[in-house]
Amino acid sequence: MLPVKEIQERSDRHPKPSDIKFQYGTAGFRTLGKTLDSVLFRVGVLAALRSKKLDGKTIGVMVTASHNPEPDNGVKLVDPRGEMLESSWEAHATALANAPSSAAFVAAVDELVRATKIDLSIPARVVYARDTRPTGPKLVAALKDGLEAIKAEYRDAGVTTTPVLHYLVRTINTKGTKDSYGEDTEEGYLTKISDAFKKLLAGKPTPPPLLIDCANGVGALMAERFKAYLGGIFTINVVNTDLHTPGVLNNSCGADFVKVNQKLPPSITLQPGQRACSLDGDADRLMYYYADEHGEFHMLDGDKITTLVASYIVELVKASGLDEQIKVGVIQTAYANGSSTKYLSGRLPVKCVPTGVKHLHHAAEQYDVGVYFEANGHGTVLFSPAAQELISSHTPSSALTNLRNIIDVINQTVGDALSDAFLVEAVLAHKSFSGVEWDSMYCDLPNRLVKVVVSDRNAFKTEDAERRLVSPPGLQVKVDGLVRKYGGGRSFVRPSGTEDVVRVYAEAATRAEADELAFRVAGLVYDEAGGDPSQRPKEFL
Ligand SMILES: CC(=O)N[C@H]1[C@@H](OP(=O)(O)O)O[C@H](CO)[C@@H](O)[C@@H]1O
Ligand SMILES: [Mg+2]
Repeated sequence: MLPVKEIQERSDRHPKPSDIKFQYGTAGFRTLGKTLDSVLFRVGVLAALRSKKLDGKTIGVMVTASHNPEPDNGVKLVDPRGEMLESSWEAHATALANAPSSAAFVAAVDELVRATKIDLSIPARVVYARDTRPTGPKLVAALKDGLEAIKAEYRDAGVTTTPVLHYLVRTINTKGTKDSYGEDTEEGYLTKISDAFKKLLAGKPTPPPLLIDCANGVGALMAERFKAYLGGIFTINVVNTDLHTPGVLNNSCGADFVKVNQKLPPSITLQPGQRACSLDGDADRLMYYYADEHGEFHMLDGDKITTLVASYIVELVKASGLDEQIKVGVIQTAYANGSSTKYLSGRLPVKCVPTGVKHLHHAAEQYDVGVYFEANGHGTVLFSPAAQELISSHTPSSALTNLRNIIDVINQTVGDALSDAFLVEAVLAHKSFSGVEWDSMYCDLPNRLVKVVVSDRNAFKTEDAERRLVSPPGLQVKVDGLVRKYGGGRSFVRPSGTEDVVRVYAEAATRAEADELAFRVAGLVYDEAGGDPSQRPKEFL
């Protein structure tokens, strides 16, 4: 039985703002933190229902708005294996969040129970965490109220990173089984990753200390905790670790700042030859960079990480004699730099899927080893159970031992900036690469990403993994016409899944051409979408 009265009474304490329509999108619910109280209460109830639906498996709830500005917040659900919420439930989440009153909410819950045939007698289990945003504590209180209203069992994982929460969900659900993914504690996480990393570095020259820009977010806590586990074998120096001054989170620092601006955060100075990396506000994205001998900045983004890591794993699989049985594949989106796709396609199967981690993750599961990173630095590597079995059952050789440790240094549940940084450092140490050698695997095509504000982004529909527009009719032909004018040029237009804008991406042989192509396509999109000529951004051509 649904505790209807309890849910409705408690829901009354978390009224839905009448003027907001919430949507569970690519990154869960995400908007101004102070408007999300009702959403969090309802997500508590929803997470419990999802758990009941899945026989009482533990569901994760993460309260974060990642790289967004500090006043934003958000919430997303994590399914039992540590993966994103199954997409068919995104619509249920949206429906529950938008019920106009508590009575309507209870009716919507009832409807969901009926439609998805949930057995209410099954106990519900939920684990939740939040990042460091100031709106976090209140939102977590609302979430708890929802969980208590429906009498779910819950565990508070406190203030931690998104990837730790995903790790916890997977370890809780596999505890004591043959698929056990590790100890279901933060300490278990730190130990598993750091032990594997230390084994990978054993016998190698000690890498130079790594500077980590923590975006003034929760990654700072985790990076600090890792220090104690690295046993003097590797030094990390953390910057942008201010968790108290209002407004500093993700402000002029962090992975998104570096990727979007293609420059160093102003708070960082690099010595010639030094490399460093930036995390985002919930530590699931990673951008690397280094200064060359002249002190000039070079970015090593998600595509560079894919290339480095995938190439190394292929080498290890070959050296282990398992290349007939274990196929390594790479998953990218349309935002992957064309040079990376060209480099990788000559060596490995490469698949392009729509933007959003869930698409990449699912496609990666189709390979024995699937390597995926979005260009913005969100990604991981997945090893199929069969590949893992093969790797662990063969007589150990040096390559196989390395592969086993690579598996353990990676957080396979989701992109994990710190685990990814250790993976990168391990590969660099094994290949005796500095930033320069890594960077020289291929040369990035200059590129530009532009946002276009339109009255209705839903008028933009795409096909072919978002690389071509089917609507508005005729627009793709015009984009093609512009692209043809630029040798080696490429451009595509798609509606954002997280912001009310249309995104235009362009790349070309030179910086000036990439900018010009992007601003011409942006101008075209603006005009075709009926943008007000008096408001037309002046950089649009
Ligand atoms: C160009 C770009 O970086 N897009 C990002 C952004 O999606 P949009 O749908 O483009 O708004 O946010 C997503 C969620 O964090 C992330 O997966 C994706 O890569
Ligand atoms: Mg993030």
